[in-house]
Amino acid sequence: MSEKPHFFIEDSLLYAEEFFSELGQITRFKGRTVTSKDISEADYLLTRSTTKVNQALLKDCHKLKFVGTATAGYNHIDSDYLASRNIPWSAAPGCNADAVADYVISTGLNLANKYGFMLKDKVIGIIGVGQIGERLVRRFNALGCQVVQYDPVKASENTSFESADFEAVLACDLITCHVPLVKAGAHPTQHMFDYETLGKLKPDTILINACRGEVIDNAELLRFFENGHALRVILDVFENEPNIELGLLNYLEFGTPHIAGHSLEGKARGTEILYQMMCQRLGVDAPIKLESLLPSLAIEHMVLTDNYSLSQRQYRAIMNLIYDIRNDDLDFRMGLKQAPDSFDKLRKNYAIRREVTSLKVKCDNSLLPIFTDLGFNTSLKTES
Ligand SMILES: NC(=O)C1=CN([C@@H]2O[C@H](COP(=O)(O)OP(=O)(O)OC[C@H]3O[C@@H](n4cnc5c(N)ncnc54)[C@H](O)[C@@H]3O)[C@@H](O)[C@H]2O)C=CC1
Ligand SMILES: O=C(O)C(=O)[C@H](O)COP(=O)(O)O
Repeated sequence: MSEKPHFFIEDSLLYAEEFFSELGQITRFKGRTVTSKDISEADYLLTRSTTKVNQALLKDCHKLKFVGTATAGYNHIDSDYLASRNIPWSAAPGCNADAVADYVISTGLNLANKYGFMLKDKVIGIIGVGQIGERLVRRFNALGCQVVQYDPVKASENTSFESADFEAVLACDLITCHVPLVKAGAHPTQHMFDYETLGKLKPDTILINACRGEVIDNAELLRFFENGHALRVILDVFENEPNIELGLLNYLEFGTPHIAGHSLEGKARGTEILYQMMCQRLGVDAPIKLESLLPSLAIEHMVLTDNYSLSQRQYRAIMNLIYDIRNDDLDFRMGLKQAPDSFDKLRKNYAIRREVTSLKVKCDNSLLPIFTDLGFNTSLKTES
């Protein structure tokens, strides 16, 4: 029998032992501090976003056959270097898209409550209409919002998709960014929001960045605030993580330590996607299913009466049962106050959080489409 492969797996990959121990030997490593020597015996390298996968890390890995990252983003992977060594790699597309959508919706609902507006009266601008952006289009449309979609890359690849102009997005009331970090080419995203672009936004525009810190020039944003401009900014991601510009915190509506995608389901799905890829590569079945590993929710299901009608207030109450961004904002501010260098620690010790995808909602035919579009795990009341 051939020797079992050796998996080197970043310590933050959830359920790695459960998924991979049958497939081979596992060695765990720390993403921020790992060296090439530490992983020189790797057949397969599985990471999350804190491991920088580049020549410096891989120079001593002579047996490496595949690199996988259990994340949606992949700007921590030097794909040119991997191509030069013919090492295939993959991210885990869509693994945490619902978690990020929950984050954005929680933001919208809680700010609507704080400032006294109805989301349905607001125009929503979505920058990047991929896995996360598409879910948000569905969710905001289900709430009756007008949605402006900006994604020229998708428009160039898919003739049935039409992208709005960037200027049209800048005129929206709530703008949320879901693009990869792209530094060059026809549609770069690095510093998409610089001082000049920030200046085009209406006062009190809600601007959310839950993709990559570099999409908003953080120094320019701070200068913009210091010059007295009023914007309602929510940052989950920052330039130079984990050494972020702490001065920004004074001006943010909500700040969080890069946890928008950190639901239990989102992290576990990332590992599951890599597991399925590995099983395929190794030519074996993939019998382990995520559902068998996830614990049940504290509130497992809701049954809606036939005359139920969803108001914004009720939706916020339901959402806040599952995820309330205000708690994460508070923990972030308190954590950084106690220890200004605790960005990574706050991420590592992040409380277990669940997604709306796990909340089972039983309702009648009329409510089913709206609750489905809002991301819940729906079924008809007559079904068991
Ligand atoms: N804060 C967090 O915890 C998380 C952050 N992310 C970040 O969010 C990004 C998006 O995630 P997904 O939706 O899953 O990825 P995706 O790849 O499914 O979608 C990205 C979309 O952005 C579009 N795009 C690329 N360049 C663009 C540009 N210049 N202007 C407008 N659109 C552009 C692409 O065409 C694509 O449709 C990831 O690349 C990652 O960096 C993802 C998950 C969690
Ligand atoms: O999926 C992505 O892309 C993300 O940004 C992840 O949520 C980041 O999580 P870590 O890998 O940094 O734990």
